[in-house]
Amino acid sequence: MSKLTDAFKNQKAFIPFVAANDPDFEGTVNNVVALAKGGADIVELGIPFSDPIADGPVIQAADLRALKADPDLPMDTIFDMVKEIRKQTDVPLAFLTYLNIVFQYGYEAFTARCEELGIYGLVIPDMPLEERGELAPIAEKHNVDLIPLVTPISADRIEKIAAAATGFIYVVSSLGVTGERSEFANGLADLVNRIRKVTDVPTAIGFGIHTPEQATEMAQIADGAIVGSACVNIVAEYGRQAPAKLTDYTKQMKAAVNANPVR
Ligand SMILES: O=P(O)(O)OC[C@@H](O)[C@@H](O)c1c[nH]c2ccccc12
Repeated sequence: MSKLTDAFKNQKAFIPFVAANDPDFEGTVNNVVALAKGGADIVELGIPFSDPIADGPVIQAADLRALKADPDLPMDTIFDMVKEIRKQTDVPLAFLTYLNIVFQYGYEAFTARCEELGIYGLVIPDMPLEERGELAPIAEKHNVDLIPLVTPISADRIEKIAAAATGFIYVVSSLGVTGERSEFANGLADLVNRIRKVTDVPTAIGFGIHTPEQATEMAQIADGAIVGSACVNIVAEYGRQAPAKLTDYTKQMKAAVNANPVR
């Protein structure tokens, strides 16, 4: 079974996100290891990209810091970071990346490297369902799940997207860009229920979640919660001291996704 699907077994999953090379090579390794130490079930590692979609200001700033530190930032350097991470933890990893990065490296070479390093999934926000066709069989051969994003406006295509999914399904909490929020779209529970009618693949909600209360609420609706901007803010604010803070925050959020809601 998929290692990513496995991470949801008998519990709700907490999935933090940080950007690779923010603040630098060693900082990335330390931050990911710190998230794992706090109990992250999967860590989503963002590949900085000059032309991202859906990134809010916090994630954009992280990408800028990462690319300022290393303007070329070759994909092989990021794979090397993962190699270092793997000396310290076997936490399941997924990349948040863009189709052109994978295409440039070569679908076969990229997914083979992922398999070798324990990158079990790819979230590719600019890959439409129609274009999965070429990458999907290659990724599958290397046991790399292509994690689809379902948004409140993909409603009419949900069954199709969900039926093709492996690993988990990324449910976008609300329209717009990434970043902390206080309100989520109506109808998230209906969205998740429609997914559950066609697949057993777990769902995780992301976009806007930052407090433990929100994590508890979202994990009541879906099978897990994804948190990016709040983690990236910790990295930006605490620099070298970020790892300890990330571990604490992850412990808190991991407990929150598995807590019973207070009403
Ligand atoms: O930052 P937030 O609101 O916690 O949301 C997670 C998000 O940042 C992360 O999954 C992500 C980073 N870049 C993206 C681009 C598209 C979709 C999702 C993402």
